[in-house]
Amino acid sequence: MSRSPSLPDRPTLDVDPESTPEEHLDALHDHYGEILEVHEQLQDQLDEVESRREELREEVNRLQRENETLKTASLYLATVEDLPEDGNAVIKQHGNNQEVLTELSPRLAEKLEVGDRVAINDSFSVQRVLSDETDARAQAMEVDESPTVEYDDIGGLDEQLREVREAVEDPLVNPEKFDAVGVEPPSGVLLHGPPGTGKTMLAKAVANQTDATFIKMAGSELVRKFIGEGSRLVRDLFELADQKEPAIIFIDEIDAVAAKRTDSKTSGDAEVQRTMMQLLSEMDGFDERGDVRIIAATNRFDMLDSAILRPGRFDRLIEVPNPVEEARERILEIHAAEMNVAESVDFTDLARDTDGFSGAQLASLTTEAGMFAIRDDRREVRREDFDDAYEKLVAEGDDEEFGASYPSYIQ
Ligand SMILES: Nc1ncnc2c1ncn2[C@@H]1O[C@H](COP(=O)(O)OP(=O)(O)OP(=O)(O)O)[C@@H](O)[C@H]1O
Repeated sequence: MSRSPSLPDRPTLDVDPESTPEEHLDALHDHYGEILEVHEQLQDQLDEVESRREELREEVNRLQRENETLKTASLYLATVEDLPEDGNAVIKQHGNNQEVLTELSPRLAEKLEVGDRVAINDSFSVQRVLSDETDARAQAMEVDESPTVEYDDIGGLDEQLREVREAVEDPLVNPEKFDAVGVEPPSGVLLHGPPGTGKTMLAKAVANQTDATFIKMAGSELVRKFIGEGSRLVRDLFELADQKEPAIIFIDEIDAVAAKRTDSKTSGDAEVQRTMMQLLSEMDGFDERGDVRIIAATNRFDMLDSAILRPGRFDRLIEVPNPVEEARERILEIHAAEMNVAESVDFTDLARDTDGFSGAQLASLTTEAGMFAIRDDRREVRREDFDDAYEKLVAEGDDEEFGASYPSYIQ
């Protein structure tokens, strides 16, 4: 830092009262010269101060920009593992599990506790403490204390329902049956089949029937939204189920975390691997769990790592296919049950004409038909509404929502 320059001495005018007018003029002349000199010195100092001010202004701008960048820069997530001594913390970075001893600012040192989730920068310095982990939990998991889906709401999956009840409901409701015979109930049930065929419904209905809490976690979200937190969230998922027992854990799109291993060593893959290892280890410790059952679902059975299918893990595989004609009729009836459908609408006919539709697509067809009747200011839904709905859905068939396009029955 440069100090402010000292001011030059102020020139004084010394005139001898006895001096002649010429001498007086000379003195005034000299004085004027001295004043000019001081003026120049002051001007130089002023220039110097101006340029210093300019430098400082630039410095302030630079710091402001840096501050902005710091505020908006991406930070990594970590957990406080230990607080060994005043002002220091051992933190473990999520994703690569690297442990680092880092110095804390006095403000953070006061409030940080072991187990806190924190955001750290490139130099591992803790930038802020994140709100309670339950936030991530709440976002990553859907908890439904009392789901309302009933077995009767599910159309055409009688055999699948029987198997799910045997593998999930019986061990929860009649554990003594298994004890008496001396067999372990199946550990995990894996439902596999195309999208929208009722896999989630099956899991919710069995939770409803057994008065269990339904806890859903989507594998795709674990890898997309909660990067670096996957394995921790899987641990949390099982912990939460323990607290809420009886509980049914439903892992949707399990293929996202349990796909066949690839040779690639990218960190994303490593992270997914860790999440899967955590899931496997939770399942292996499953025997000691009380009333917690686990159901997973996938549309990509072919992609699953065989490790996940070993005995003691997902060892009950249940295929949930697209509904056959009879099932389609039942599903249409279920979804139209509350609707005012004209007598002329023949669901057997409609079921025949909707070959290849999933349960979810049939549900949309019914709702859309109802919308067409409303638009036409009618109180009853007619066959033509179903046809219009069909055409609309086929037109939207390329939409992501439905994935595959609708099969065509209107020529
Ligand atoms: N068998 C069915 N009986 C009645 N309704 C069904 C059936 N299958 C699907 N549906 C309807 O489709 C909706 C979506 O079904 P669900 O979420 O259970 O499918 P999913 O197989 O889990 O799909 P995804 O694989 O896309 O998660 C349900 O809420 C229901 O309205």
